Amino acid sequence: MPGNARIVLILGGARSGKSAFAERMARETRLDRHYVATGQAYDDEMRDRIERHRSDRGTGWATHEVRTELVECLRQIDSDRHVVLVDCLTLWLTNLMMANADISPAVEGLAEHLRSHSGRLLLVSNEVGLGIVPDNRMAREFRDHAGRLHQQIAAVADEVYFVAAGLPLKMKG
Ligand SMILES: Nc1nc2c(ncn2[C@@H]2O[C@H](COP(=O)(O)OP(=O)(O)OP(=O)(O)O)[C@@H](O)[C@H]2O)c(=O)[nH]1
Repeated sequence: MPGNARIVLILGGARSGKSAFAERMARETRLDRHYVATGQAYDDEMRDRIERHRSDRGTGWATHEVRTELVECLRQIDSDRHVVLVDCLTLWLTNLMMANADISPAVEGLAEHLRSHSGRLLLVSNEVGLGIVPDNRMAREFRDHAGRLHQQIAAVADEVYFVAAGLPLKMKG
């Protein structure tokens, strides 16, 4: 990871290369690698995607699968000997919305945890706010929650990147 940034937020669109960039950064730290997956294999297409991600990632990762209990998982694996990669915050947000959870306190809880997380942490998330206004209410709510989530996490992150076409643009740090 360039420099000694503790908390890094990596934003990008679908298939932008953000996960590969985050995985590369994690490997460069030479710390023990932990992968926190928020995705769920709810159909065959997602199962294939997850399988592809696993094989691209290769060995040498401890994988943790979470739905809404992200902060609890981060607390358990926080160590200055570990680098943790969370992929991705937007699916965590989806999981919270599907569970009818209160979004603001959950996001505030994550931001609060990041202030005290002692090890290296890379958070990947989808920038979903650049297209036209979605035509259904849930998608609009999701887009707005994601925008607010990114602002709150970016505010506490040491470095923030935006990845497009496989190229990272550093926005903070
Ligand atoms: N449950 C689970 N999910 C995983 C695992 N590995 C990856 N995923 C999920 O796969 C999702 C990313 O898949 P894609 O939709 O193909 O990625 P993308 O965002 O379009 O592409 P990139 O920009 O390249 O990252 C992430 O949300 C992960 O949570 C795993 O081992 N288990």
